[in-house]
Amino acid sequence: MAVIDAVLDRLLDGLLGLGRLLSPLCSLYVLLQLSALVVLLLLSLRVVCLLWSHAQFTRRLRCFSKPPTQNWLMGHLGEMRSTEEGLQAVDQLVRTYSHSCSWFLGPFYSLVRLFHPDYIKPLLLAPASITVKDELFYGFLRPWLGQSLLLSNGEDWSRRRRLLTPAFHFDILKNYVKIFNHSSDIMHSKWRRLVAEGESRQDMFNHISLMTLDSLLRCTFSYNSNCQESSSEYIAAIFELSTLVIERRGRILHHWDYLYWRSPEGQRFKQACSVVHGFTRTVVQERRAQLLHRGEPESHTDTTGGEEKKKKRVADFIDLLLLSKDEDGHGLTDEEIKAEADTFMFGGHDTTASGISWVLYNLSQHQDYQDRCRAEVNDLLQDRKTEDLDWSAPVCLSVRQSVCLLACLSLFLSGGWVIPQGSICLVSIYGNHHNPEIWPDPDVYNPMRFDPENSKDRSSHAFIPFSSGPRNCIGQKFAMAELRVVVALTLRRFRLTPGGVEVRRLPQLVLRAEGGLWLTLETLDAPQD
Ligand code: HEM
Repeated sequence: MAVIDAVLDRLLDGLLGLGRLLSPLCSLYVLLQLSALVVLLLLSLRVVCLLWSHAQFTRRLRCFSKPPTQNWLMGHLGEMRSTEEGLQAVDQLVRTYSHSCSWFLGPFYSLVRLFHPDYIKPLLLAPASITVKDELFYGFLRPWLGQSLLLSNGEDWSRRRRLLTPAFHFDILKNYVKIFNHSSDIMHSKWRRLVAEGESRQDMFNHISLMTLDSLLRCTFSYNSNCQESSSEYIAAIFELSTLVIERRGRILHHWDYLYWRSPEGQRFKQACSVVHGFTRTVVQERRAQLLHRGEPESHTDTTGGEEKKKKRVADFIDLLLLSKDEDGHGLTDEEIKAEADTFMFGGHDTTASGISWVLYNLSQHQDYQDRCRAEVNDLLQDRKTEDLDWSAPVCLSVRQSVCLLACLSLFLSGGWVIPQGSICLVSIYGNHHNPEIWPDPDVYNPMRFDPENSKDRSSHAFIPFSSGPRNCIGQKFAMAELRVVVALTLRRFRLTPGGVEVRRLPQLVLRAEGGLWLTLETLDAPQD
């Protein structure tokens, strides 16, 4: 022992001697080592905490079935594909699990996927303060749409919703039906010309997206862009933004803002945003100035009784938002109105275009239903002087794929199942609409499923293309009115047959078709009434 002590003493002496020699350098070195150690410790602690909370969370999600994963680390990452095969995989998932399942994206990120109305209903009907929009799903839209109705939460959302709701009242929407007729007329004139030139095979998505943008621009800004006939910088920017948002979702490295804003795609996004924002800001500011100058915007054109009584500009969404006031008499700022108008343009054109395109596609596949619908439309328009449809005049769609919400409190489902607080819930609208437990033979096109007689035993949440509950689609009535006008006028004027191209569905923010949705058009003579 004495020998060991002596050796240690010598060693220490030596080290201290060396330490004295190198003391300034050494203390820096020790400091660096210590800091590295602390960082390492903190990191390890963070990883342990993450693992612990993940383990807790996973345990609480155990009541939801977990589909098999390829490996424990990646979980189900990469298995949600935006392709026809991806949709078929959802069909399989719904057939196997029927209500819901858990879904793991890598080791730390999990979701609850819901496919059944009994599970979806409590979530969508929960107060908006309990379920908030998930940032991962919606965050990429923020630089474009700002803090608008679609992306806000809590008190901010409920104030906006109260201020915006009157703008979607039936009495207001009635005035837009003329615009829907007009935009359809422009599209149909173009189709007639194309058919006469021998180009009867057309991509419905392309034409109908332009038409819905055209009508939305008129309803929102009273702006006649002529976009159905010639290209416009604003329209090109809207299309660019819609595509870039989808691309970003699919590229994991681009989820990181730092990399995205330095990438060519991020630069294109910025450029398109500045075009869209510039346009909206100018309209809002000009209209605000007009309002201050001339007072309230002109009242609506009264079309009751079929005849126009006043030839005045129809109040558009911007007018209505400029005039809206909350209970304290406060209105929306220019920036807030800009955000809402951009959101209408985003939320209103692709969705409605997708709905109309798929209705026409299904009717082209089922000539018997197409003939029946056409006969109904012709009956309705019989004795009218004009072909235009009005509000009193006048189908199945699932154009949005999903709604993604974050549970701020635990939510109790039937059968004692609990969605734990903090869970991200993906309400699969597609899965719900293809659930064989609710819809026998879900792939068979049968519009008679919606006959009131056949619907009476079905859950109120079996069909929710516009979502439901406090955060349902504010534009539902607007969209349905436009859809009815466009489909009815199209069937009256054209026969649609399949375009001879295999259709592969492309699930993006809305349901599309790879390479477009091609149909063959045949111009019909006006029916002899
Ligand atoms: C067929 C056409 C449409 C479909 C299928 C549709 C579907 C939906 C769905 C499923 C939601 C809920 C989204 C979520 O919770 O994340 C939603 C919300 C919304 N939609 Fe639509 N939509 C359509 C047309 C429109 C139109 C025409 C407008 C406006 C002019 C519009 C504006 C909005 C807005 C602002 C929200 C957010 C509402 C809120 O959070 O309070 N939508 N829509």
